[in-house]
Amino acid sequence: MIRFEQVSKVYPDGTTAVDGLSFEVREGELVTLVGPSGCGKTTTMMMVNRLIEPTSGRILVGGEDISGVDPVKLRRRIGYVIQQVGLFPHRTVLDNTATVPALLGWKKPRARERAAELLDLVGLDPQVYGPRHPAQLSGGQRQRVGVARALAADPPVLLMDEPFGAVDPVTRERLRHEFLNLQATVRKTVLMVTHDIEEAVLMGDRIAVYGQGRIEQFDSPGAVLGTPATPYVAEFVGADRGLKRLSVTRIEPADLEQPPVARLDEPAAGAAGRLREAGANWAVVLGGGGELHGWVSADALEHAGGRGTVGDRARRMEAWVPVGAPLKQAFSEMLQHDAGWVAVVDGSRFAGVLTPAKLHEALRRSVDADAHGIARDEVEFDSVSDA
Ligand SMILES: Nc1ncnc2c1ncn2[C@@H]1O[C@H](COP(=O)(O)OP(=O)(O)OP(=O)(O)O)[C@@H](O)[C@H]1O
Repeated sequence: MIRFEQVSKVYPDGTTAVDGLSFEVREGELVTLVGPSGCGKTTTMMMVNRLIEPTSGRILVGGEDISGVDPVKLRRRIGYVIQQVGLFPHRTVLDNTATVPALLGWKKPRARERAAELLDLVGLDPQVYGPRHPAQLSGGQRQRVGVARALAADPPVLLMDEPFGAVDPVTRERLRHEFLNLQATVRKTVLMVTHDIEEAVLMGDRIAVYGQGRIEQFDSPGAVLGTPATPYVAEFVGADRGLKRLSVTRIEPADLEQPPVARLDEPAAGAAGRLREAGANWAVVLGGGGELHGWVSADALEHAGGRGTVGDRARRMEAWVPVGAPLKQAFSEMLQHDAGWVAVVDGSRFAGVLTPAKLHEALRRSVDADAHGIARDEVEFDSVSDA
């Protein structure tokens, strides 16, 4: 969809910003460009919408050599999100969002309707925020308007230059996840610049790790973390790349442990007997439809003295995550609730629990799977608990 063929850029003062760049972003793919300051990321991106012209080489968008496309027309096909957002201060949020459709000659009501739809999509109620001016928004809300505006004309390609850089870390984390959810629906071809390897790993389907003006490695996040192509990449991703892998390794059903379960409406005495027999200290408590309710300790059931139901003694479950969530989220839930395990749900149904030992095992499997280019459940593995 976006293809670089031997692209170089030498600025008039002789600075070589990029040197012989060749890579491709597939349709619907999100590629992150990551590297230290001054390595040529922004230059790369700005050549795609012809804000900067390459010195040599070709760039194709949708199979078309863009050097022959009128830059203004080209830019209307390419959404552009930048750190400083660049909203017009004297226009309302709704009109800012409708800028590109208006430029494309859409009738005003249709452009505004589309803008309202987009604001809704990025989590801003158009009734509340549409009439406001940019100065009346928080940094995070402005950033969302920037994304809505870039998507308003439904461009196939999106360029994002440090899109979440200007907000606090908590908002940044939320915007990243919101954008990933949005991308799962809109499936744009996205080129995103960041200097933060963690962001690159979290957001990218593939990552281009830049050295000075050149790509040192162009690969999946798992491969960049697992098998860095050069010592430079290894140093750039950092010694804590095992930790970063927590963000990109998703919980699979095979990672889970199946603890004893008890039903909410079951007599406490029966459940207590079962736990005793199994030598278990606790059970997960499920509702009638297999949905997660909470947990109950063997002690609490014993103290019921043979009276009442499991539900009378059960405690609500605070620490839970959905199947498919990153391991990091499970780990963070464990820490936040000071829990020795987290429940994992598949839709509304309980799927199993993740313990620290299982989390470690999933991480080890993911490292081995990437190193050998195989699926995680094909990895032969001796766990500490088997020893
Ligand atoms: N107009 C220009 N004239 C001369 N040199 C330039 C110009 N614009 C950028 N450069 C140089 O080109 C190199 C690449 O710059 P670029 O902005 O692409 O890097 P970057 O990786 O995006 O950096 P950052 O993360 O700091 O934004 C740098 O050495 C920069 O100083």
